[in-house]
Amino acid sequence: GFYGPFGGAFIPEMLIPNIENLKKNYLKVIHSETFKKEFKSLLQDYAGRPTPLYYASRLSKKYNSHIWLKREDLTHTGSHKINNTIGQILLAREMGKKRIIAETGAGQHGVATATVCALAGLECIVYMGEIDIKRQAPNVARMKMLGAEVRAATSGSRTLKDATNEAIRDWIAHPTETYYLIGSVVGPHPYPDLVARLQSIISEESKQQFREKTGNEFPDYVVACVGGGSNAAGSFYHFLEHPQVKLIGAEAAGMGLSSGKTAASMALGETGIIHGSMTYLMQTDDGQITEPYSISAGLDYPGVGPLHAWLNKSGRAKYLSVTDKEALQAALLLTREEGIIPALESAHALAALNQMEIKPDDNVIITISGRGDKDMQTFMDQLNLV
Ligand SMILES: CC/C=C(/N=C/c1c(COP(=O)(O)O)cnc(C)c1O)C(=O)O
Repeated sequence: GFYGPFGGAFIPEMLIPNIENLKKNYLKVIHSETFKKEFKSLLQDYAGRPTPLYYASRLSKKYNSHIWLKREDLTHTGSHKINNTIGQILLAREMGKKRIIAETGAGQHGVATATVCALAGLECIVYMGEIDIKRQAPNVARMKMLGAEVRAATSGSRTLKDATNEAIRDWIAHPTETYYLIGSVVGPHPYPDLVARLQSIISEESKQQFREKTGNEFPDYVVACVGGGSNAAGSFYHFLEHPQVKLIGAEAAGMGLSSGKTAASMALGETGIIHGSMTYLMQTDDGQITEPYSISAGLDYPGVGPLHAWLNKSGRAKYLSVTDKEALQAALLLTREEGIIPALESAHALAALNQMEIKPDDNVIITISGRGDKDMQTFMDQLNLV
């Protein structure tokens, strides 16, 4: 479970039986014919896959290159999170679990978890930072309507990191009947690998769609935003072995790298352990986790998945950092040029275009990881849209 020096499972003793059990089961289950059949049919008939690979012609003119948008915003519940929760709910059911817990920041993972719990008739408890409960209120309402119990995390920065802490504490307290449905490529092995495999459907589709639509073998760039890193892991996955495809991750610089209010774990982080995984994270001199900040709840996390720590260190992928303002401007640009309102998280990937030297005939695939409905209050406030 290692990506170079990163990854592993650095967990408290009390979690070892759960993690061992998951490690023993996950590959057997996700490689079984019954799982693959059910996973594929739910992705298609329930989540609405394949998602379009849309040629953004007005945006392409603006950037004088070829911009393709992978539309994860068009899945059921409105983000890539549903790919992961469908896979993990099938795994949880296979493992005989009745009680599902999850963490959420933007609320997209929380909604996607509550959705598959309703589908499977399982109990659902979602931990969410108090700050995020306020700034992603529409998603809290959706979780409750879907029958989930939303529990506020009131420690620390009261955002994603703290919700994750609370979920892990719950899991330690209720080990046998509970399945922890993690929302990104973070946490102890096997979670980063499991979630990357489930999200790899994104590039399984985009690789084929790109070839069909252009006759070219590969795009020049694949760009995705990075919170924990799951939509990026899925977007990169089937291109990892092809170095002619440049991989760009966009993380949240918040108010700026030197502002002290940022979530740019790659740019500012150092090697350390967070939520059971050896990776990069923003930390104080004595190794305490630095409180992160981002306008976008889904990127407001001080760490990053170990896969990305490795891709960064090995040079296989490049990570750019995008400020709140740059993301807001990119969201408005996409909305005005293509009539698509992206999630604030996805807007960071779009803004990365301004930091890339793309050539006129370059093909760039950008993952729109989610839709902007949940962010409308922030857009109204920040973009003075009366
Ligand atoms: C698991 C915690 C992250 C959440 N969301 C993260 C997120 C992200 C960042 O998460 P990753 O793809 O895992 O880096 C990107 N796009 C959208 C629309 C998101 O909602 C959530 O709770 O909804």
